[in-house]
Amino acid sequence: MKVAIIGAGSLGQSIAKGLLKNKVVSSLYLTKRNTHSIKGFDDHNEVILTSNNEEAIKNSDILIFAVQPRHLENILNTVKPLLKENHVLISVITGFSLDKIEAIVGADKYIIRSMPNTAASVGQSMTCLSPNTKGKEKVELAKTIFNSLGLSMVIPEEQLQAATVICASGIAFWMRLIRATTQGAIQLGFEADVAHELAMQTCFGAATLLKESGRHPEAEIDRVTTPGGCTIEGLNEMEHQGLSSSLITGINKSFEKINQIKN
Ligand SMILES: NC(=O)C1=CN([C@@H]2O[C@H](COP(=O)(O)OP(=O)(O)OC[C@H]3O[C@@H](n4cnc5c(N)ncnc54)[C@H](O)[C@@H]3O)[C@@H](O)[C@H]2O)C=CC1
Ligand SMILES: O=C(O)[C@@H]1CCC=N1
Repeated sequence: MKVAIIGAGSLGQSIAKGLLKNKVVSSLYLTKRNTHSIKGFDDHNEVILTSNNEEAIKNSDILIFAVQPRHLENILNTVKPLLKENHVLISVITGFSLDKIEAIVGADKYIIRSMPNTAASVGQSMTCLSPNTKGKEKVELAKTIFNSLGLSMVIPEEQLQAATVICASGIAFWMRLIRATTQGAIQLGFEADVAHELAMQTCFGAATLLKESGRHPEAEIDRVTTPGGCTIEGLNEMEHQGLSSSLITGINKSFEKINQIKN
């Protein structure tokens, strides 16, 4: 696969790391206005760093656009004359609709909107994909790419904003939960690095339990909750303080905000 990542910033670099780790690309162009900060990537033989988007597009089949939303329209207009029939355009850009992309490059192009998260860099992204009508023919190819970076799921475009909150912003939400658990552990007397390790591995174990057992979270909660014991004491206090409610409210606020952001 000959891939170009147009705009190798935070997310673009996460995707690049995952693709390189899994050796799924024969060539990987990474573009950025100033490539100095991504110099380390050219240790890989298959990587070409450039600030020339045209060069990257001419030499690649799969184009992953990962710039900030305000830059996409201009870039698409500039590179449009270079787009060939077989190019697959993947946009990871928040809120930039398939209609809008089609209006610039044409509905006859393979276009897939994708919402990965930064865990792509460690092969654990949850990526949601929505193709345009033509792009449906290439959705399996997109799944191959994003399954190499974690898990992928095809969803209707109308749900992509919600998926952004749950999966992309979700990384930040889970980080804060892990951090808060760490702070609790420090208060109980653990050194900060030990507390962090305990919190991380317990979080990883909880998610793995659900994935491998297929059981409901409440079933797993019941398994650790001794009647009259310390788990239910802590859990009930967390709920009195609004744990579930604050998460749900936060997710809804995040969703309101994403729907207000205009590109
Ligand atoms: N950070 C995240 O977890 C997620 C971000 N997104 C979306 O991905 C997109 C990128 O986000 P980030 O990586 O966080 O942004 P970023 O600002 O870190 O990266 C964008 C990169 O594009 C480069 N760039 C700007 N103009 C360019 C041009 N003309 N040609 C080539 N490169 C150019 C910039 O130098 C920058 O390195 C955004 O649209 C965001 O909404 C989506 C999901 C998750
Ligand atoms: O915070 C944001 O608006 C973007 C979209 C999802 C992750 N980062």
